[in-house]
Amino acid sequence: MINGIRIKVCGITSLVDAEAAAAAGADYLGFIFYPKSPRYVSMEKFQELRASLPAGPKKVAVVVYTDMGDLEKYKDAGFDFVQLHFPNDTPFFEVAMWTEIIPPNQLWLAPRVPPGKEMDPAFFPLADHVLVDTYHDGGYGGSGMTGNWTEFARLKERFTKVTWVLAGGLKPENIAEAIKTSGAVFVDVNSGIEASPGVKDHAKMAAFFEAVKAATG
Ligand SMILES: O=C(O)c1ccccc1N[C@@H]1O[C@H](COP(=O)(O)O)[C@@H](O)[C@H]1O
Repeated sequence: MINGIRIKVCGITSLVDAEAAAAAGADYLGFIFYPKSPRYVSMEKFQELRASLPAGPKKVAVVVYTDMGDLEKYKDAGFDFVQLHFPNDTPFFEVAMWTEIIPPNQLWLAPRVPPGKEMDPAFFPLADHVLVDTYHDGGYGGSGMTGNWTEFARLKERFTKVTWVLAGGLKPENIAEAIKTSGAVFVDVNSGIEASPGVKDHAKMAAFFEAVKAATG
């Protein structure tokens, strides 16, 4: 945690990146189990990494609705949290069913909300964390596109029981403005600190953490 800001570094695919993120001060490491992602890690790959991963940061499994598989396997694999990306119009009962496997205190909901629509507040009691990512036509996340930081601030002010996580296009150059405009105290960085998809740029990573420090110190 840096000056009250919690940071998740997402899209970890290697030990060297996990160690660099932990050394920089990451509170959470995200592993993406979506086969269409350039940051995809298989469960076998994660199991290979697992024993050597730095102990400090919490581990988050990032899963997409279309490829949820057996949710229980993420619990069994030792993840602290599961971040679920899903369409905003998913029926309530379906999301409620997921909580029978992953309880609300371990579940991060990441509804995919198209332009002109609002995030459905009916989901909020089902998870302690809600991640606000930028909508894009092509997929579920990792677009590098920034979202509506003012709308994030509005949600955070209105629904105070939720722990709000800001994601989408965050990078060293915009994180100060993002925190100021959104009021976020929990941010998720992914493609904005990469050398290439799935490979972190350690200088950009350090610059991101420095920028958070400078913006909040
Ligand atoms: O990064 C991906 O490829 C990805 C694929 C499917 C679901 C989520 C994914 N990433 C998540 O997207 C956000 C924002 O990423 P970015 O900063 O815009 O690159 C991040 O939370 C990742 O968890």
